[in-house]
Amino acid sequence: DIGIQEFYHEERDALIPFRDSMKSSFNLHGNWTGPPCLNNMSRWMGISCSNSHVTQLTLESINLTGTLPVGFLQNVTFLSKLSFHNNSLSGVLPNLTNLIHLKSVFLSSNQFWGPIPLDYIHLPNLNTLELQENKITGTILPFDQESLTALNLSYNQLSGPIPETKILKRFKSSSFDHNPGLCGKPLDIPCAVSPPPSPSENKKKPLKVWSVVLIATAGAIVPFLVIVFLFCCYRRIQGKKAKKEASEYQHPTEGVEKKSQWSASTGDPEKSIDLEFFHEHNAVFGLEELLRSSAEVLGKGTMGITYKAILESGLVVAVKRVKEMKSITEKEFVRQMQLLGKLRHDNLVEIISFYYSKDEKLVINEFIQDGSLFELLHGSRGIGRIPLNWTTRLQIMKDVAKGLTFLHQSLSSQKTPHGNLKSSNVLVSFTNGTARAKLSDFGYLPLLPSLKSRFAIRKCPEVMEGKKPTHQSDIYSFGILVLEVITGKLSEDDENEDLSDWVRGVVDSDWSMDIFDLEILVEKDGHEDMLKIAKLALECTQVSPERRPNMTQILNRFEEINYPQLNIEVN
Ligand SMILES: Nc1ncnc2c1ncn2[C@@H]1O[C@H](COP(=O)(O)OP(=O)(O)OP(=O)(O)O)[C@@H](O)[C@H]1O
Repeated sequence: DIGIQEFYHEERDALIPFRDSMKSSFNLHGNWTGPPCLNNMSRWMGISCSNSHVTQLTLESINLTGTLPVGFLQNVTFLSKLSFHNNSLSGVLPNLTNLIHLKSVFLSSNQFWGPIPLDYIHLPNLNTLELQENKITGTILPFDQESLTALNLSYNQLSGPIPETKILKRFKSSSFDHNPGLCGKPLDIPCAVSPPPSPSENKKKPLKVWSVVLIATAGAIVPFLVIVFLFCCYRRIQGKKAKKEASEYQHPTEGVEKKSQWSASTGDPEKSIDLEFFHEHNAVFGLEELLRSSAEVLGKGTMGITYKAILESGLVVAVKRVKEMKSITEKEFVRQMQLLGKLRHDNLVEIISFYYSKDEKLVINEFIQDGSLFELLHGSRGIGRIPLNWTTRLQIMKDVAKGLTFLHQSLSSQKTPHGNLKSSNVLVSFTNGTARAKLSDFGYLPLLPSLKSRFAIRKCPEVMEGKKPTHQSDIYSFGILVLEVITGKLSEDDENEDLSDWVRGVVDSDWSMDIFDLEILVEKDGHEDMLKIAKLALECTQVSPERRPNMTQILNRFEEINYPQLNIEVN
């Protein structure tokens, strides 16, 4: 007769945040009380137990809505079945690292987006994986678990070649159907290969061999490598160029003031045709070279897909392939890019170049090596994670404040807010352990026909009411971003309780430290400053725009914080 104390607290603790962050047609909150298992008896709806451990979590067709808390299954060690089939869950797929008993995973018919997490190919006992009918992007991982006998990835947005592993060869085309970008066997869609170099381009030969080796290796090891994108671009732009030339081609930047004379200095007039550079020192490649390079998908955003491209010279750039500006004229696009490309600040991602044609718009940005703040905060939570300490978080928030201040000062006349300030648009690099953060994706707002639903500024109260976004709306987004940094909680999902309401509720009552991310809470010396920053974030997220501080005031508040290592600056 097992006593009430003898259930596994860590399993309950893991499931409670899930219970509290979901909405559904079933009253999870009311039902999931007390321990989930007593003896082999389950006490919670949708849970099965064995030896007092939670072994199955099956919540199907109950209209579950929301994003899954990061790493919420990590301590449910004995889980063998997970099913959320036919709900409305959104966000990235759950991390299943270390769930070695897991046999069946049914996440089909939801709204999950983003790539298939890498840990899915390391589940040693997985026999059924159903992910069909979601919005999953990226490439298919090289699954090679002998145990895998049922796989369905159809009706998603997967792309690239299907890896030819022994295990994946078991499955018919119905496992992969209806993914527009997917190619290779068993589908009837052959994969494209890079165009061969012309005989006169002898010196490029070793690089092509090198890139083929790189692509082949990465195809096996790195699941997100895509080789087709730039080839498609190449074909499309080549085709278009030929057409244009035939009908007295007009240069895309004709009539617009040139920012640099790089074309003359490269001595290669071919290269000057398509790309416009803002700084001479960057003008070391041309469109054709860019299109020949290998590309890896970094992520799919609101306006298109961003790729990492490695040029023949070894230079790495981030290429944003903009999809959402179909109606924009060349003049409008070029004008805005020239405005944004001129902006230079330590805390802004540098726009290196851009390309415009009616069907294809590329923005080439400096590549930032250590990824986004979103990934640093929420990625790989659980075992093996390197904590993001308070000093680093402070440094990043301060950098964001500096970048935004500069942006607001530079674009004041146009009154163009950033518009999409959120953690995935804050990119971070580390030098000798010190972080430097830069803002990306700024200033696109005037180019979009309508405000996209995933734009950060959409959550700002006055914008929700239909008012025009302003600098003060960015300050609201900044406040939300700061709350995300200090709480470690996702701010992405509209369905969840508003992060600022939750923090306000807790903080107003007794300045409880409960809101802070456990990773920073251990640093007791920082508690006072953490509370000061929380208070600042709440001021930034005031409903009334006039009551929010401006960027200069915000920067001053950060300057007042004298945390010892914060004053180390890197160049
Ligand atoms: N310049 C860059 N250097 C390095 N990584 C980048 C760069 N730009 C974007 N990324 C990565 O690519 C991912 C996708 O970026 P993208 O801007 O396309 O979408 P997003 O930020 O997720 O959404 P949104 O389009 O709403 O801004 C980002 O999460 C980031 O990790």
